Amino acid sequence: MKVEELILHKTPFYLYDLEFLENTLDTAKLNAEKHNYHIHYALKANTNDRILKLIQEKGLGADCVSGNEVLKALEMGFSPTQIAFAGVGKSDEEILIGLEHDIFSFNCESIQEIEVINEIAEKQNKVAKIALRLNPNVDAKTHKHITTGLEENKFGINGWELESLIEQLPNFKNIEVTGLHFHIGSQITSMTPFKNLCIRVNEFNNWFLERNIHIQHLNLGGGLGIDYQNPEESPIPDFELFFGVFNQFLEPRPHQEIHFELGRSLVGNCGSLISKVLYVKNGIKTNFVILDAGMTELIRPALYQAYHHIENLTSSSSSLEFYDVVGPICESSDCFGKKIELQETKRGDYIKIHSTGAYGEVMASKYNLREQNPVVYL
Ligand SMILES: Cc1ncc(COP(=O)(O)O)c(C=O)c1O
Ligand SMILES: N[C@@H](CCCC[NH3+])C(=O)O
Repeated sequence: MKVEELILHKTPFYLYDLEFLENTLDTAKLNAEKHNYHIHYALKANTNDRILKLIQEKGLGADCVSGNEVLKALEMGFSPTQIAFAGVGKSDEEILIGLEHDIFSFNCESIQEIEVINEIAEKQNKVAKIALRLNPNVDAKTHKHITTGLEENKFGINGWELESLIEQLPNFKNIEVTGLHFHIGSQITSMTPFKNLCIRVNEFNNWFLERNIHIQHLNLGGGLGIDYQNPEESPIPDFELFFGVFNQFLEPRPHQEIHFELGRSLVGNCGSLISKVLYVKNGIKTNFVILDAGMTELIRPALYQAYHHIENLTSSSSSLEFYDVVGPICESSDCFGKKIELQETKRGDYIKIHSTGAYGEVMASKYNLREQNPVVYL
């Protein structure tokens, strides 16, 4: 879409490039299929209907973290046999939803949760298929707020709890353990944490096999990062390298299926946030570009000090200036970036904030009674 067409739309809006998404999905699928790997899309990254529909049509499974996400996946046509349901705090109502639809797997994060699922399944006369989410204590080397696989994190069952869990398993008549599940964190750009994860998974897998517990699938989670710095140079993550690491270091048994739950790497770079400059305000040390989009449309910079590439789409100036790019919300942390180099910017210019396809629109809030923003598709 040309800039002249873009500026016909009311700002701020989320812009999705569905053709680019399709290319990304094809690349991911092609490289996963080389090794017979299955991909579940992590709905939490983006639940836009057209995005979900495209992903479902490509034959990916769904990874959900709430009853509503399970219902959404079903509504969009994902088969229950392709739906995994994770999360540390599943409510009884949410567990019922999963049971009613006979989903592929509840990814269980504690023995307490397994007890409750067993109880509810018994009342429903069902056997729930579960994967044990194990905390591998592997450092994902990412932002501390999106690290999930360390013992200090709330996620998963720790290695030292396993012996007692296994002893109790025979009491749970309405549970069938079908898989082991791992997820060490998000926006991981080095392959070393994934290699370390494989080593831990092999140890856990052997541990279960030695005890004659038959594990049908290993779910390695998601976490592959995208290039936020240069979204236009390397928009599609290196799926070949990523799956290659697992192919090289993971030692599954021949019958074991390998699953992944990718979110950001699939949808992150298909979206951007388009906003208009309301004011350019001169400060003592810095000049502020004040946008009509704020942390209510994209919270990642405020929440994780995340970097998103910012571009002025309409300035024709040849001079470059440094600005703090901020939003209109009553919070000092409502800032998209400090000392951002942009073409000289004025009121009315259109600004593109790149790579907002994952954890952008889904994390929007109504704070300050902000309106819900429209979506435009390329
Ligand atoms: C259990 C689980 N699976 C999958 C994902 C998707 O992660 P990502 O978007 O980093 O691929 C997450 C989010 O971090 C998660 O918590
Ligand atoms: N919302 C986070 C990722 C969370 C991943 C879910 N465990 C982000 O924007 O980076």
